[in-house]
Amino acid sequence: MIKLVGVEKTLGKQAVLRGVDLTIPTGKLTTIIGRSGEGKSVLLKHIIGLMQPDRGEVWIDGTDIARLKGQALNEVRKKFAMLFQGAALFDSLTVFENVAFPLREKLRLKGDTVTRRVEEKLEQVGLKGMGHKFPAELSGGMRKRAGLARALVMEPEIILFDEPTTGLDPLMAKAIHDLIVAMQQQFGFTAVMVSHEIPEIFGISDYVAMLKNGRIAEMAPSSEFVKTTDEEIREFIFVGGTVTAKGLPTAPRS
Ligand SMILES: Nc1ncnc2c1ncn2[C@@H]1O[C@H](COP(=O)(O)OP(=O)(O)OP(=O)(O)O)[C@@H](O)[C@H]1O
Repeated sequence: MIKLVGVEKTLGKQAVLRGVDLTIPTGKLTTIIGRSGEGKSVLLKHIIGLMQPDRGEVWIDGTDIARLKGQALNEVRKKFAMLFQGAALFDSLTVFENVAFPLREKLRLKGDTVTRRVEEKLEQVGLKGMGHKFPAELSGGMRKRAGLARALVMEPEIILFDEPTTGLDPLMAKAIHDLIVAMQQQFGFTAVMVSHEIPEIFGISDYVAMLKNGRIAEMAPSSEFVKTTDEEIREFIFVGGTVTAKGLPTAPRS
C-alpha cells in the first residue's frame, strides 16, 4: 500500500503540496486529477522518491521513504517503474535496446534471457516485429507503447503514469488507456496515473483522487467520485456538462 500522510513541499516560493493525505490501494488503478500546475507531477515524484517532502510521511509497503537516502531508497525504488510524459526513450537506441536497457543495466541479464523478455513485452504492447526501429521512426502512440514495454519488462509492483496519453489523438489515447487497463489486470501491479483525460479516466480508473490547493480534495471509487457535492470539483469534472452528456460514469472494476 502507498500512503502519504501530511506531505508538504515548497518549491521556490510556492507551497505546492500543503498537507497531502492519500492512501492508494494495492493492485488497483488510481488516477490523480487536478488543474494544471496544481502539483500532480510533484506528487508522483514524492511517491517514487525523486523528491522528498519538507514535512510528512510517504509509506511504501511499510517503509517511510520521506527521509530515506542512498541504497535504502534504491531498494524501495526497485518496486517502481515510471512512464514519463514523453515516454523518455533513448533516441540513439532501437526500441529493442530501449526495452532491454533496464534488464541489462539493473538486472545484469544477458543473451537469450534478455531477448525472450523483451520480445514478449513488445508483443504484449502491440509492437511485435518493431524492435529494430528507432524512436524517431515511431508514431506518438507507438512511442508510448515502447515506453510501456520498458516499464513492464522489469515486472514492477507499482507503475506511475504521468499523463500517458498527452499528444495523442482520441483513438490513439483510447488504445493506450485500454492497453494500460489490460496490462494492469493481467499483471496486477498498482497503477497510479496523472491525467487530464476527463471524462475518459472515469471509465477506466478504479479510484480517482483530486488535488486542489495542495491537498487531496476528494478520493473515491470513480462511480462515487462523480456524485461529489463539492461545487468546484463538479465544475472541474463536468466541464460545461459534457461529462453527463457522454453518459459517465461506468462502475469501477471489481
Ligand atoms: N523542480 C522544480 N522546481 C521549482 N518549481 C517546480 C519544480 N517542479 C515543479 N515546480 C512547480 O510546482 C508546481 C506544480 O508543478 P507540477 O508539474 O507538479 O504540476 P501539474 O499539476 O503536474 O501540472 P500539469 O497538469 O500542467 O502537468 C508548478 O508551479 C511548477 O512550476
